[in-house]
Amino acid sequence: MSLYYDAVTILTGEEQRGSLKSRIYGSKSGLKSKPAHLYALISECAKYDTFLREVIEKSQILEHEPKVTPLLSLLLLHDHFFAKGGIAASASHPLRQAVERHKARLQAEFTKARLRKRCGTVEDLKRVLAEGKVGINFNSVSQPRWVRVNTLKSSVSAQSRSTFAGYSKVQKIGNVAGAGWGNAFCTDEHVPDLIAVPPDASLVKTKAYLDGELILQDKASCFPAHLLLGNDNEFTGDVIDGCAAPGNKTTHAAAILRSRSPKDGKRKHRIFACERDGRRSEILQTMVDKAGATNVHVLPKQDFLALDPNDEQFRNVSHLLLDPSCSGSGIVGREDIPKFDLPIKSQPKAQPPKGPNASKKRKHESITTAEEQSPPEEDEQPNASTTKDPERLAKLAGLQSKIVEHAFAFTAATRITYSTCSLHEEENEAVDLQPGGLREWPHRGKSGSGNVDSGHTLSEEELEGCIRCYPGDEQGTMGFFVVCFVRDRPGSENGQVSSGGMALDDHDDAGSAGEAEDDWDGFSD
Ligand SMILES: C[S@@+](CC[C@H](N)C(=O)[O-])C[C@H]1O[C@@H](n2cnc3c(N)ncnc32)[C@H](O)[C@@H]1O
Repeated sequence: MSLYYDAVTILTGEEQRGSLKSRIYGSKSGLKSKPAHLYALISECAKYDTFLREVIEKSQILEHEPKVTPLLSLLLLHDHFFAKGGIAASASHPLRQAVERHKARLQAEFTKARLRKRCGTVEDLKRVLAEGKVGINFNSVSQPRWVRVNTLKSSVSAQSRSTFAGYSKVQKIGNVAGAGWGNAFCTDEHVPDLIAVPPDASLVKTKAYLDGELILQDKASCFPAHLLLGNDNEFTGDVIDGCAAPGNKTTHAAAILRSRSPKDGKRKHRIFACERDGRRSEILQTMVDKAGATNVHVLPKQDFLALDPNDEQFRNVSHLLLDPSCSGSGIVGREDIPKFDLPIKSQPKAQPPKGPNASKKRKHESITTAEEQSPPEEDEQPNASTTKDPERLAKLAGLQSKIVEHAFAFTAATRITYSTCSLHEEENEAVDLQPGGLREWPHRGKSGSGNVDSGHTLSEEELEGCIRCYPGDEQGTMGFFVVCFVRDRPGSENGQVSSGGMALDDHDDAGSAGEAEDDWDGFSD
């Protein structure tokens, strides 16, 4: 039975860094279970959580069994229904008995739920449920920790001599992220001033991190600012970051622009950073200040959609960076820890545990309660479950489309990047650009798809204009999507507009990346 308690410890305990494997194999929590069993239980359960949640809620087992917490119920019922040997506990164990007491009702709800999925057999069901999952690759290679050196305050060479003085420099990302890491670091081949360090490298207490000289930002997350500004030698105007908090891309853009700012005293480029959420606006301002990004003008509590494109202060805006809220389905690379879709107890009947093991039981229950009390924010946080939720995606895609469409209203704009840390096509290639935008900015998308509603299918050239990143491959990034729209300047080949596809080759870089929006306490992605 310790297997299930150990799984709860891994998923909710204090050791919250690193991959699932490193958490299990490197745990100092005195786990009693075999690591391989634990890993198998957690990773398998992650495939079926949403389905099991339905069964658990309909059977109301949580209402009748106060000792069974929501997370425990998922783990137990996973084994009850899907594991060869059933629940790994003696027949007399209270938790096993708690499940057995509701066996008939659970089985009935399980069968009904299976049939609702139109699956004739359990094997069919397993296949269908596994196919419905995206984003977690439990066999993925370890990902490095990406660190952007904030060139507003420091440089790679200065950091090599100070923070990374004890590190040995290696040439390949794989040598940083692989097993037996040690203190190795590698400078990135695509994004300037970006460094990869081992995933367990502890930087958050270093002076450089605390002083804003180092920013923890996934490689893919550096692509938008780099694509937008890194190679545009004709850049003359101002920038709007439409969805800016916590500000990693804003400060990256600021750093790139600083290196360009006219040294002859002419007007400096400005970055207007919008953030509609009040709390995040404060964080954004703090991060901007900490990074020394003096050319950033934070517009707190400002909905980008409410910005007037004809406002005099935006007349020089030539570049827009759009990184709106998304499902976060790509944010699984650094920590491949599943976030379970937990069942909800409709009428909590919590009873104080009694007996000699009371404190132990209380501990397990309180861990899960705390977990439930901080649910992910609906449209802001990485996907709570790895399941694709069509309704949620449709809602997000609607907002994302509006944001892209609004950016086109800034008529002086010559470049716009749109990015998400999502792997879902609905939020990426298929985001519906309204007809005007579509005509003006035709190059958008990848993966042979397009927008179902508008019937627009992406051309080969358009596909080239998109960059995708997938977690778990040798690039060492999280899942991400970015596209850069480029308006031809007057006199160019097509007379008015065409799209400059931001293919990797064009810019000697790759991918895009996303942000974990729950990291609000420092420069982290
Ligand atoms: C994915 S995060 C942005 C991450 C950020 N670009 C970075 O690199 O640190 C999306 C942010 O956009 C904000 N947001 C969403 N819709 C917005 C809108 N219409 N106007 C302004 N901010 C918005 C959210 O509150 C959230 O803070």
